[in-house]
Parts: sequence; C-alpha cells; structure tokens
Amino acid sequence: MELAIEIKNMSFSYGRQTILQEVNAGFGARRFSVLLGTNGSGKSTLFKSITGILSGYKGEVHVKGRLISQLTYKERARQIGFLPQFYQTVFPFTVEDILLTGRAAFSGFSPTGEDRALAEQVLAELGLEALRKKHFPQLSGGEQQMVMIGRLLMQDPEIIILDEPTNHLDVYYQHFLMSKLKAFVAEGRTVIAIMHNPTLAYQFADDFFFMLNNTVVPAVSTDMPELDMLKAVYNTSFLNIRHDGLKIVLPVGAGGS
Ligand SMILES: Nc1ncnc2c1ncn2[C@@H]1O[C@H](COP(=O)(O)OP(=O)(O)OP(=O)(O)O)[C@@H](O)[C@H]1O
Repeated sequence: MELAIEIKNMSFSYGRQTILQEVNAGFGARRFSVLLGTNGSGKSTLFKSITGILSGYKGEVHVKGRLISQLTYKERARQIGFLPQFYQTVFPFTVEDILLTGRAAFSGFSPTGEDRALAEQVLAELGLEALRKKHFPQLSGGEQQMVMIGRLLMQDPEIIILDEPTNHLDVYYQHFLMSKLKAFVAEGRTVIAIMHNPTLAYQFADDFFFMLNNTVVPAVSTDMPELDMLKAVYNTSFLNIRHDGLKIVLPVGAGGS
C-alpha cells in the first residue's frame, strides 16, 4: 500500500517520562485512518511530532517517501494540514480573516482574489455563511471547530491530520464532519485523525490504529472491529452490531467479558 506518512523508530520523552517508544507505523495514502487510545497515552504527542510542532524526537517521519525535514515550508504546507486539539486566539479576527490565514503559507498576509473566492466556497461548503463577519473568539466551541476545519480546506493539503476533530460538535455536526472527511478521501486526500469515539470512528474510517504501551499498533483486520483490542486499550467491553452495512461498536462498560 502506498503510504502518505511513515514513522520509523520514533521515540519521544518529556524529561524522564517516556511517551513514545520505538514507534513504527504507516498511514496509507487516500485512506481515512483513525488512531484510538486512552487519555494521556501519547496520541497528541505523536501527531505534534509528525507535524513538526514538537521537535526533539528520535527517529524519522517520511511524507510520501520523503524525509519531512527535507521539505520546504511551502511543500510541507501543500502536503500536510493539521488541526490541533487546542487553539486560541484572543484577537477579534472575523471568521473570514481566520479562513484567509489558511492561505498564509502561499500568499503571506496579502490574500489574493482567488483566496477570497475560495473562502466563499469553503463558507458555503461547510454551511458557515452566517458566521462570516462574526468574531472568532465569540463563537461557540463547535462553531470554532468548524471554522478551523474550513481553515484547513483553505490550505488545501493532500494530507489532513486532525486531533479530535469532533470535539465540541453536536451529533449532527459530528456526522456531517465525518462524512466530509470520508468525501475528502474519495476525492484523493488522506485523512488521519485521533478520535475518542470508537462508535463514530468505525462507521466512517477505513483503517484503525491503537496507542498502547507507548507505541502504535495497527488493527490486523479491516473488515471486523477488533473487540479484544478495544478492550485491551480502554479496559471496557464492546459489542459489535451490524446495521444497514454500518460497523457499529458499542461500549458496554468497564470490566465485563
Ligand atoms: N508539555 C508537556 N510537558 C510535560 N509532559 C507533557 C506535556 N504534554 C503532555 N505531557 C504528558 O505526556 C503524556 C501524553 O500526553 P498526550 O497529550 O500526548 O496524550 P493524549 O493521548 O493525546 O491524551 P488525550 O487523549 O487526553 O488528549 C501525558 O502524560 C501528559 O501529561
């Protein structure tokens, strides 16, 4: 399988606390991959290392076969877009302004006519037209999340990496966003997301990875949810339900069989 991102022998520590230990993992090109794992298991640390927000890891990250450190700033922006778990701006930028900053790697701080046309398109695609002139810090958590997804679309990267993208979203928008991510993959992009909701993840994603014991373990089967693995990761039992072709895994409680 062609890989969009390949991690080789990655290790990372905060001081004496080892977070990542010899991680080897490959995320397929034009696939929707999800990384599942418990709080504090190192998922964000892994994604921040992949996307260059954290340096100081040992090992290598390859983007479509090229060492990431050899990509220029623009090449990197063309390849990878990242939605972090937390973002904050206290400046009263409007939604439109925030979207236009998604083009900063290409147009600097002088958006072109094309950038503005793209912003219109993105506002329409995500149903955010009514928020255009609103100030970002005054939006609800879910509205801010959708605007940040829009900012990623403005950047137009081939590989979209998201840390808990459905955070703050209501049920409608959770499904809306997951459908969009699936559609991006159908258009030829690669999506790699950390998620905290296996039930939602299994309904939409193609490939599954688990953060366990400081490393990344790929799912063996793409057809059947691995209930034993889910139990090992979350110390929670899951049921597997098939409905209308959907794979549904349902957590049914701690311990149990
Ligand atoms: N800047 C930091 N300095 C020191 N330790 C940190 C720092 N950031 C994270 N950690 C620790 O590293 C470990 C992994 O954190 P990380 O954010 O990668 O976990 P996560 O799997 O993304 O968790 P969550 O699901 O809760 O977001 C945690 O024990 C956390 O306390």
